[in-house]
Amino acid sequence: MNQKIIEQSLCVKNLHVKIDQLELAKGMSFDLHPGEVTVIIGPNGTGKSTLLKTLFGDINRQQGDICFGETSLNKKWLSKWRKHFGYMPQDIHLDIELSVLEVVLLGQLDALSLRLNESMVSEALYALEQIGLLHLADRPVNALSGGQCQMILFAQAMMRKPSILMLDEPVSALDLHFQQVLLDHLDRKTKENRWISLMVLHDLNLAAQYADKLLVVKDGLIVSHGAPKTVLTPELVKDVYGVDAEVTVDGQGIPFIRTRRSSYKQEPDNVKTKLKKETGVSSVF
Ligand SMILES: Nc1ncnc2c1ncn2[C@@H]1O[C@H](COP(=O)(O)OP(=O)(O)OP(=O)(O)O)[C@@H](O)[C@H]1O
Repeated sequence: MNQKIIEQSLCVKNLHVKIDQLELAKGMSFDLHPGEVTVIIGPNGTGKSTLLKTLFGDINRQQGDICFGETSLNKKWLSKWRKHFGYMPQDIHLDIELSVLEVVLLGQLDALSLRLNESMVSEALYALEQIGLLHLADRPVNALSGGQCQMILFAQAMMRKPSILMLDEPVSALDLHFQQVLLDHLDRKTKENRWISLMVLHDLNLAAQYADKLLVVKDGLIVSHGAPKTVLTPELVKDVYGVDAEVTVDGQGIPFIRTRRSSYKQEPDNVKTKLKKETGVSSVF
């Protein structure tokens, strides 16, 4: 008899988050589904990291429900809630005296607290091999470059085999090659394992390429939520970032955003001469 697997979504309803006097979520509601990569985009300081921290239970909400299937986020059962998650926060510095392999193994912390076995080590080594960093296994993490650290933390987050994987600007320190390795890997694993993947990116073209859904946030509100080709329009880019952009769609239906360089106006010579005469200095701007 075929057993039907019941898939659970992450559901956020009427979320309100306030830090000091800043209202970073003003009644946000959205659902995230298994097998989909959702990318959060939005201006600096608008509350993208705060949203991830709130979903993880690091920041308290004022109001609203956060549920994963039948379970809801509740401070009393925080460690149980967090077992569903793999979470890679922004800008983590690995200033600890552990090897790369040990840091990746920490992704299986719950299991490790029982016992470390050979299959866990093999799995961690395999994870490193898959992202092309097996040669770093014995290196101390505090001697790695920023980009290498980012890749190792990604491997660690995946080792948790999470139902929900959250990555905060995971490619900010990565070169073109490793951006592709990480994002391809994330996409494939999300689909194979039916994870709910949620990440913050600033690069709209990477977001357009890798997101099944975009979640656009600004001023504590969800401005738009849907497939990149419906969400990413010149109007949205202007509204959210105040930037003029051309948006074209390629043969695969993936939008491509091209911003225009702001026009640079040089001061006319007579203004420069007048300024020098009056102040004795040349304009440096
Ligand atoms: N613990 C805190 N105490 C005080 N203010 C905070 C705290 N955490 C975040 N903030 C403020 O909340 C706002 C949103 O921060 P957050 O890091 O969530 O934004 P973001 O959208 O992720 O920004 P960026 O794109 O620049 O990384 C910022 O103004 C930040 O200074």
